[in-house]
Amino acid sequence: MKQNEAVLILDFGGQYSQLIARRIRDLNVYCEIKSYQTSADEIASSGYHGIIFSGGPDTVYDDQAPKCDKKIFDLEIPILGICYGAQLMAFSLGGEVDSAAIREYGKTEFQITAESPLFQGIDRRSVCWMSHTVYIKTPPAGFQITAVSSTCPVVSMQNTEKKLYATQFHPEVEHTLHGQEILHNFLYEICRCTGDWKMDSFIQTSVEQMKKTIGEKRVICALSGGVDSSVAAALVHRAVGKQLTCIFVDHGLLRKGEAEEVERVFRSQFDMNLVRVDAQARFLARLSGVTEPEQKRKIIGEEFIRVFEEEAKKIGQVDFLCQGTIYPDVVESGTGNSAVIKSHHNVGGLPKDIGFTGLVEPLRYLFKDEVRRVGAELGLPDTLVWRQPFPGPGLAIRIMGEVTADKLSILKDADAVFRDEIAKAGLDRKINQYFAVLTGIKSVGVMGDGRTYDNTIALRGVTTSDFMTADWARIPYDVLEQASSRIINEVKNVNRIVYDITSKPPATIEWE
Ligand SMILES: Nc1ncnc2c1ncn2[C@@H]1O[C@H](COP(=O)(O)OP(=O)(O)OP(=O)(O)O)[C@@H](O)[C@H]1O
Ligand SMILES: O=c1[nH]c(=O)c2[nH+]cn([C@@H]3O[C@H](COP(=O)(O)O)[C@@H](O)[C@H]3O)c2[nH]1
Ligand SMILES: NC(=O)CC[C@H](N)C(=O)O
Ligand SMILES: [Mg+2]
Repeated sequence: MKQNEAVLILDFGGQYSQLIARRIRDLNVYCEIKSYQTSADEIASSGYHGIIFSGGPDTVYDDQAPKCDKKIFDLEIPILGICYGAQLMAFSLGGEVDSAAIREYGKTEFQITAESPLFQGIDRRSVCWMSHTVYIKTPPAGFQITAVSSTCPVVSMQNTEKKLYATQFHPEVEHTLHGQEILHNFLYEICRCTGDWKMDSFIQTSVEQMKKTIGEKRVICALSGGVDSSVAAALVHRAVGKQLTCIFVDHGLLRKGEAEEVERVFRSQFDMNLVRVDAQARFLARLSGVTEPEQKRKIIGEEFIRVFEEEAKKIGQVDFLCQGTIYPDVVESGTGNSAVIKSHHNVGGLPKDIGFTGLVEPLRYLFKDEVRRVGAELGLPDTLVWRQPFPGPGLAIRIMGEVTADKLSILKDADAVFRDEIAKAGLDRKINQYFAVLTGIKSVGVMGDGRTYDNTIALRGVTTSDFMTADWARIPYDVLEQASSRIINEVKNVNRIVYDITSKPPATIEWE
């Protein structure tokens, strides 16, 4: 018997399966994630209060698509199917599922059309986030449609008698306006949970675990100056103190002035060993001629590791490599059944042969906003805790096509102007990530009465707290105007600026 009430998340390879778990943790209910292959018998014997079917990349009516044990529907345990999970519920119980004429990605308005315990206390018209190409055309017999959108006839359906509920949208993502209330209703109104679980003190547990794992051995921490690795380093430092050395790699793909800034902040704020490695030439050499985004990421991932191995040798016997890997890095790189969206350099981009006995990744199951909370609790300065993220592969994935020194120089200058204007407008905390992209597109312009044929810079700004979904930031026109005119005037070889107005999904935050 479990000590706590528990909910099961059946994973069909969704991008947001861990996010569902995290939302449930936030609602004080214990939960477990298991493969979609888990049998009904195993589920029945585990005493779950409810089951959630995750989303997933597949199409339910394909032969290869993951299916659950059909007996699960007869266990009399409440089920909430989300997106793929909703489609699977409809398909398995005799409903009709088809490819949608109009697909929905990102923000979608929907309307609640019938009473449902799932929507208790929620406005009849609301906003949710969708990410689907398939839709439920007709619900199975015994089901009632409870919400619709202008293009989707079954945004939500239920069979209250059998305690089966489904939403085509994702209640777990932060941009679904009342998502957390919907999950709350499922847990508390439908599954009758009482909320008897609390997350242990994360800091204490992870420090104790690391003490055990690392023992007397030495560890290096890959430190970028970003939030994740700074929090990871602070945690490892708390566990093993001077056995830790931090390695900061200047791979030449950093933003303008970043290497100096990171070193300055780190040396003044932390009492830790820090080595700064100048690896600009070798990264650029390895990236020469490479244009394919995944290949760039893998090369960078591998080169990082080679640098860490070399630096470790200089220190002596080092057994562990610590990285500030967080959950979005893991899921986007493809885990279990989930699709590879992009190989984050520190997960999917890691080479197979690593010259360390083990990886230490204390933040591997946390989301960005949780990492920030841990950072604040550890007493890290606000400027660090709220620093906008910067990807490990750096500007290499913001230059479409081959990375060269010339292109890097253009992008660094343009990006510096944009950051400056955002800061001047006092928006640096309001927009969660903002940067410039060298698009690889050239276009015709006229400057000083002469024809130009030059580079297009795209500006991107997003609002999000967990970086799993994101909306494009409504930056005031005058700020965009100022940034645009300054970039054209101050940065050579740029004659056009565009602003990216896509949300995630369907786009990702970075361009590669
Ligand atoms: N320039 C670098 N030198 C050393 N390690 C790095 C560097 N860039 C990234 N890393 C390693 O890769 C991990 C993942 O990078 P990522 O950018 O996701 O995290 P971060 O830089 O720590 O935080 P943030 O997401 O806020 O930028 C880092 O936590 C760090 O361990
Ligand atoms: O350390 C990293 N290594 C990577 O390879 C990587 N790729 C994306 N990112 C950052 O992750 C967040 C989500 O990005 P995407 O929407 O582009 O996938 C955003 O904050 C991105 O900047 C990375 N961070
Ligand atoms: N997000 C999802 O679960 C997507 C489900 C399915 N693959 C679709 O495209 O409709
Ligand atoms: Mg970073």
